[in-house]
Formats: sequence, structure tokens, C-alpha cells
Amino acid sequence: RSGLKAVDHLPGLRCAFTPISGWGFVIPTSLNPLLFNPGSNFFWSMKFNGLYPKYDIISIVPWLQGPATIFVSSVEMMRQIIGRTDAFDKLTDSPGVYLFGENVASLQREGWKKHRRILNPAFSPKLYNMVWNESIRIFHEMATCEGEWKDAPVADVTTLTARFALMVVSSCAYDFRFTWSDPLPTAASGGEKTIRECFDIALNSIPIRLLAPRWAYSLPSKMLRRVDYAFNRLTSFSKSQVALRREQMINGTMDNDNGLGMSAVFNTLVRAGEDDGRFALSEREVVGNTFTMLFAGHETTARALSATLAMLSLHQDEQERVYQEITRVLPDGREPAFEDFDSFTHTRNCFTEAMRLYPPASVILREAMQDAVLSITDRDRGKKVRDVIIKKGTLTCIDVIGIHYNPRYFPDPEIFEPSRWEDSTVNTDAFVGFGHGPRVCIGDRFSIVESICFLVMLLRTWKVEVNLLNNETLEQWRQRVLTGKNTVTLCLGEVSLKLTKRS
Ligand code: HEM
Repeated sequence: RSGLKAVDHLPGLRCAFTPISGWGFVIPTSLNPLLFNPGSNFFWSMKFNGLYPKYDIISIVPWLQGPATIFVSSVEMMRQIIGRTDAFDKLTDSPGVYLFGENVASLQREGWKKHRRILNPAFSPKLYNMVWNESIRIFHEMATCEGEWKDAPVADVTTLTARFALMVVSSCAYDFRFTWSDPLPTAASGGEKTIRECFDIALNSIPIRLLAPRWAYSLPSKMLRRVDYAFNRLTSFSKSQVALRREQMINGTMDNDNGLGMSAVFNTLVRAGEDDGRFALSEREVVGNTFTMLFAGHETTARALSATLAMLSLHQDEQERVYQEITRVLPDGREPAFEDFDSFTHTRNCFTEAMRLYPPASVILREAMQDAVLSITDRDRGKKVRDVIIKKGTLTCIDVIGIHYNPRYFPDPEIFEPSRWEDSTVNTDAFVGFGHGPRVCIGDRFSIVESICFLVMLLRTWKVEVNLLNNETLEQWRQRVLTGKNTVTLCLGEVSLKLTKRS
């Protein structure tokens, strides 16, 4: 009853667990008859089933575990929640802080201001220029190591985009350089997992890490030990990098600084760790931010790039427009320069449109910090219907998929139509792929720059087509690949592609 009161009796789902919780993620939806568990994937599956029959808001009130929750899918309500307001903030018990330590993405307003202020200057045109150049270097390395895709189709293009994005973010933001075939430094002693492997384990076991109490790791469970090992190893790797960089700063031996010197993201953090003023960061905060950037900055970009390639392989006409744009901007076949970035407008529209359809960050979470008045809008016209009172402590979710597929903002929302972004009347606020308001993604431009560079480098030389497996039809390929799955980010099925060198 208190849950229903918290959401002002808004209509919606009544179930055992809120889907935005560790249990909501791991309990199988096959137990539905018993628990009515919507499961972690319900934003995706419900978009086809009319999640919002009447208003742009629904409530989820769990009767077993988790806070009362609301989901909103209109720009008007999104602004009230993640725009400039004191009524809503990041979660009090933030999973991000628990997992990584205090960091810019997870802290509530007061703590966050300091972190954002320290990090903002690092995201400069100088950094983006470097992101571009590093993307070219890494792309060439990838193409060589992959044998220029002569022998076989790519079974899942995310294996390429994920490694590419991790290499770009670790090189440009952290100065951790490694090679395509040897992803990250292996452990000094034999038999240990590489940092890259630890990264994969950690990424795939976030719900387990959140659910398992500390004492559980002393149980004889191989799986829990593996998870604990991966997180601990990543922490000690990060700490050792901080110590190394600190020593280099003190001795003046910082030679591999990629030309960014003290303004590089990692150096900015380490230097803040040395400060003792108002803008000082503790070691835990430096490590927390390091992890956050690596996690936030690579998986998301990789998913967005894979979705763009999946769309361009299905829509050959759009790919041809991209190719024509590339040959127009680079008629002499020279290497693209950062100064060309703004000229690749259609390439960028394709990337934005793919991110609209498959937003890697598919929900944005906030908590009501006080009893808050929310003006709710109706589904048909987006007009204000009435005010509701959302009680303090309610979990508030911006349903990014819900907004991106809301036909009021994007007519024929299911259709991949990059040219809709050429229309000056398009509501750009309805694209929430990188968030909105003061907590908007700090790495949005970073990610767009590396992605456009990747697409230009790939599509100028290779034609990308869908690769049908085991006699499947194109429709079966669509079903297999284009069904969103909510893990930590929204991902597609394995995007299998065929790359043919253009003559
Ligand atoms: C396609 C790629 C990316 C997507 C879809 C994405 C998405 C988002 C979204 C939706 C938010 C807002 C979260 C909220 O309001 O609660 C966010 C915040 C953030 N992102 Fe990204 N991001 C991407 C790339 C990156 C990159 C490359 C970096 C770093 C190099 C990065 C670092 C961050 C950080 C630190 C925040 C927290 C900002 C703050 O709270 O002040 N992201 N991102």
C-alpha cells in the first residue's frame, strides 16, 4: 500500500521485484506465473506491447523487493526529472559507488560538482583531435591484425568495436597503450588472467557483484571467486597505474603522454589526488573515476557502432550515401583529418539514428529526494493531464527507448531514417542517447568523434553486408540480430557481417 501511495496510484505493473534491481535482473522471467517478474528486458519487449496505454508514465510497484518505481517516456517529464532540479538526484545507495568507489557518474549533486569540475577541462578540442588520430592508428592496426577480413566474415562485429573502443579510451583518456593482438598487459606472474579478461568478467557480472554480500566470496564457489578476483585485480591494476603516474609526475619522467601532458584525463585525476585543497581527490576517488570512464566509455560506444553497422548493412542505400559523402570529402583518397569531422554529416546522422533505435544506455535513473510534484502528459497529444505527487525515495526511470520510439517526436519510429536529422523541425531534445541536463554524458563528443572516424575508415574501403548464417532468411537475421537485450547496456544479438573490399 505504501508503494501505491508513493506513486500516487498511477496505473502500471504490480510484480515481485522491480526490474531495476539485482534480483529483478537475475530472477528468470520463466517464473512469471508465480512472481509476475517483468525481467530486465521488459523495456525492450514492452515497447511492442504498448507499455504506455494512456499517459507517458507508468508505475511499477513491487510487493516483494525494491522501491516503488515510475517510468516516463515524454520529453516534458524527462526535463522535470533530469533537468535542473533539486527534487531528483542520483541514487542514494549508488551501485556505481559500491562497485568502483566515488566517481563523477554516480555521486549525488554535492559530491558530483567537485568531480565534474575537475574533469571538464580534460574534455577539450585537443583531446578530440587526439581521439581522431588514435582512432586512425588503431583502425589500421586492427585491419592488419584481422588480415583485412580476407578469409572469413566477421561472426560478431562487437568483438571488433569493443576492442577498438577500449583501445581508444584507454589510450586517449589514460595513456594505457596496448596492441590489438595483446589487448592489455598480462599479469607479471604466470597463470593469471589478463586485464582485458578481468574487464570482461567484471562487465558480465555486475548484478552478481551487487547482490553477493562480502562474506559470500569466501564460499567454495568458483564463479564467485572468479568475480572477486576480476574486480580485485582491476582495482590493483588501477592503483598501480596511479602510483606509476604519480612517480613520473614527481620525477618529471612522464614521456608517453600522447601530447596532452597534464591535461590528459588520467593525469588530471592523478594531479587532483596530489592536491590538498577543495578540489582534491582521494586515491579511492581517482580509481573510481578511472574505472567509470573505462566502463562508461567503451562498452557504450562499441554497442552504438555495432548497431550503426547492422543498420547500414541492412540499408544499402544509406551506406551508399555514406560512401558518396566520404569520397566527396576525401576525393584524393588521403587520410581523413580531424578538420574533416564536421563534413561527415550523413555518416553522423546514421550514427545518431542507430543510437535512437538502439540506445546503449536505455534507462536513466534518479531518486526522488523529496515529495515531488510531476506534471504528467497524455500519450496522444503530450498535453499536461494533471499533477501527481511522487513520494521521496521513489525510483524514477527515464525510459530512453520509450522516448525514442514515441511517435509524437519521431514519426514511424521503427524505421531507420537518418535523413530525419536533416529536418530542422526535429525535436533534438527527444534524443536522449547521451542523457540531458547537467549530468549529460561528459564523453559524448569523445564517443562521436571516434565512431565517425571508425565508420569513415571502414566504409571508404569496405562494403558491409549482412552475413546470413546456416541458410537463414533476411527476416530471420533481423529477428536474431535486431532484438535488444538489456545487460549493463542495451545490446543486439551477434551482428554477423560480410566485408568486401571496394574496387
Ligand atoms: C555511445 C557512447 C556513450 C553513451 C550512449 C553514453 C551515455 C551516457 C548517458 C545516458 C549518461 C547520463 C547518465 C545519467 O544522466 O544518469 C552518461 C554519463 C556519463 N558518461 Fe557517457 N556515454 C557514452 C560514451 C562515454 C564516453 C566515451 C565516456 C568517457 C570517455 C563517458 C563518460 C561518462 C561519464 C563520466 C558520465 C557521467 C557524467 C556526470 O554525471 O556528470 N561516456 N553517458
